[in-house]
Amino acid sequence: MGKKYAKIIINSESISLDREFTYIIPEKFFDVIAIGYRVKVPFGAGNKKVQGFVVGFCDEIDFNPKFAKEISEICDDDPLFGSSELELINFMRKEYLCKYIDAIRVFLPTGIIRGNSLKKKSVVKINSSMIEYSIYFEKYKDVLEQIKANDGMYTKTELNKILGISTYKINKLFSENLLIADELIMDRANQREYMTYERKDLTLQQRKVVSDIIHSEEKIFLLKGVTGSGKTEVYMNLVENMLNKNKTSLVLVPEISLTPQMIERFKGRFGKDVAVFHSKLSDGERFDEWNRVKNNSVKLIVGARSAIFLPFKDLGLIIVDEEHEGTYKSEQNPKYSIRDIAEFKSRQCGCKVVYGTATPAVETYYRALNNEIGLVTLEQRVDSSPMPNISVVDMREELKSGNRNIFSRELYNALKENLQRKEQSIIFLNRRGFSTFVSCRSCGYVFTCDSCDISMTYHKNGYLICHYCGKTKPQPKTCPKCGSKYVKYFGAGTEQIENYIRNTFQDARVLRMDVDTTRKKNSHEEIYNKFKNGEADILVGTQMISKGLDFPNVTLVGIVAADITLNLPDFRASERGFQIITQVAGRAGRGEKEGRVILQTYNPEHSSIKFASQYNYNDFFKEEISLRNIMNYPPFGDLLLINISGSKEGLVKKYSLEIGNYIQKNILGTDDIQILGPCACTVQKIKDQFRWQILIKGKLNEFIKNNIRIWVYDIIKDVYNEIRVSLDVNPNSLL
Ligand SMILES: Nc1ncnc2c1ncn2[C@@H]1O[C@H](COP(=O)(O)OP(=O)(O)OP(=O)(O)O)[C@@H](O)[C@H]1O
Ligand SMILES: [Zn+2]
Repeated sequence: MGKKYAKIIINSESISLDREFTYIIPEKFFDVIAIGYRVKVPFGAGNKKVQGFVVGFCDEIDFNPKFAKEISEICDDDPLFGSSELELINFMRKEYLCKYIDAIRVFLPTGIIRGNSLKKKSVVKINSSMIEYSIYFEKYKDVLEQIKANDGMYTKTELNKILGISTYKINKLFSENLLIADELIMDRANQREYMTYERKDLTLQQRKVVSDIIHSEEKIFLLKGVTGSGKTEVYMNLVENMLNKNKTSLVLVPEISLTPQMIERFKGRFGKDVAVFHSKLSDGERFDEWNRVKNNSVKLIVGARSAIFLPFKDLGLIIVDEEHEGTYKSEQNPKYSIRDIAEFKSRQCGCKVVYGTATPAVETYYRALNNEIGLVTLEQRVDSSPMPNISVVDMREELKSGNRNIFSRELYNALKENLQRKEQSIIFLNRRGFSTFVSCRSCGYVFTCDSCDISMTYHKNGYLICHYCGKTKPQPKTCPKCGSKYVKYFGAGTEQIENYIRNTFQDARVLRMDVDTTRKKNSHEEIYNKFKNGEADILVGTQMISKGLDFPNVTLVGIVAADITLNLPDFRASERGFQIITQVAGRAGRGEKEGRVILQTYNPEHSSIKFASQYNYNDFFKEEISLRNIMNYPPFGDLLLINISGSKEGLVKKYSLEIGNYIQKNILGTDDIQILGPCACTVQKIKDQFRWQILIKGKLNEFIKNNIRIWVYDIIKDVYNEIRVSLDVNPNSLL
């Protein structure tokens, strides 16, 4: 006799349904049912059929069996996840305080709930067993040979259209049993061809790194390699090693559309057998890639964050490229961090994990120094070519000597020289649009978004745009507060830089890459290809151009205002600043010719700028880690950010205070935990939602975290429609 009852998680957003429900397994499902099946069950008083997922079994129930209901239907041929995924689901629930269903959903190919399925076509095949016996063989020989040459490739219609065979003949041959139909599964995902990416002979350093990773007992590694040190080639060798052992590799990149080079290289080396997985795929394409992985028909997957939840078979290696990037932390439930998940998988299946970067996250490097994870390094660029020299320009001095331009004289001259030498330049500014804010010079009024607590940015098309919600307002002629005509635009954005360059260097061919120029599906790649093919001299852009680009002819990088990231009220601001400067600077001098970097700042003494301009990660790290220690920030203390939001400001405040007080009272006695707030967030309003926060800092074990979650949801249970609460463990940003 099979199991009696199944434990089901209902596919619903509601927090009150976030628990297991027990259902009777009808006899007809005894042999089939397993963990991870999607089922339909009658639910509630009306017995409405709802979807759910099987997460366990039991032989007894703790309520009157009279009230037990039966599972009505099993939805798919196969389960959507297995018991090892279930372990990870439970890990995420505890670690990130998310709902059961949130953790389940990451494993489902989007679209399956909406009824997506494999795309198949019915193709025509020769029935070879019949041919010799048929009297029609001679008569239709020509046609049969034509079809045989394309056996199983075309549908009836295609045979007619492409090969010009009449429908009458095809049907005749079917009726004589000389032709038969077969189903062909189509792969909707990218079918494009890529240029071959040649193998390189590894340098000594690279060879050592590869061999250390393969032969060590250690499972988790930090590969710290300066920009241009050839980390990609190391990844490829590790992947090859796995392919030889018939094991699967996953290569994660921060954001797939921003890293065309990575896909180009992997496709160019390993061909069609690379699956690419990211959020821009259509539901159908995703479903196909999900299936290719599930059927073990691809052994190499390049993807963004969410690819880690694909149904791998025999996973041997996970590479996390640019591991320091913020995109590796999910901002939606479950708010997971890729490192936790990768390492969980490594414990589960023994796969190796490699974190590659020139600028490790402070937490990761700390773990490497404490021997919690292995450390391998590439200290030099390929061919030992020098790192580009970084010259720091103090913009205050520039202003004093009468230069009011966006570019310092040094950057201006360097750009001019580079244009004359026909070498390429990259100009980086971490801010899009034309001006960052618009304000009245008479009364100081700043134009802000009505829905968000944020100043609006002027764009050259004559509109002010809110970069949070996208709302626009026509360019103001007068100040709405005092009526003055003196409305002024402050702070440059990428659009203004582009404009400035076009006016100053009239022959220069300029491209701009930022959110505004890359809205269309392939626009990233188009800009990237144009610059790569030398169709432009200067590429202006935001952080989109800061990572992964490898163009040998780029010899100058200009960083227009290094301070933007540094001044954010966030404990990671210095780290981010250091990383971004190092990454952008690393785009210069990657070919034969030496590169140089000009970094403009109003704050040259800032440690991020000082150390980044000397390529001194170690001293930067020392300073940062001691600050983190004093302040009890990660990796020393954990953070739990509780964000409370809603459209009624008073209500948001009231419940924030209530939650804050309750936690304060109940956590008393655990003195290594600190509660900051409640207070309004730095950005107080987004899309008409008022925002408050409470930050809890310290040693947060599973027990405390879970208690906090229970308290919070209990306090807001009566206002659940009006107040939204988000819990984020070790959040990326505190804004
Ligand atoms: N062994 C090698 N021999 C010759 N060229 C190599 C070798 N390894 C890598 N290269 C080349 O060196 C360049 C830099 O390599 P790659 O782009 O992998 O650097 P990276 O370490 O990923 O840098 P970044 O962190 O800046 O992205 C590439 O053009 C690559 O083709
Ligand atoms: Zn807005």
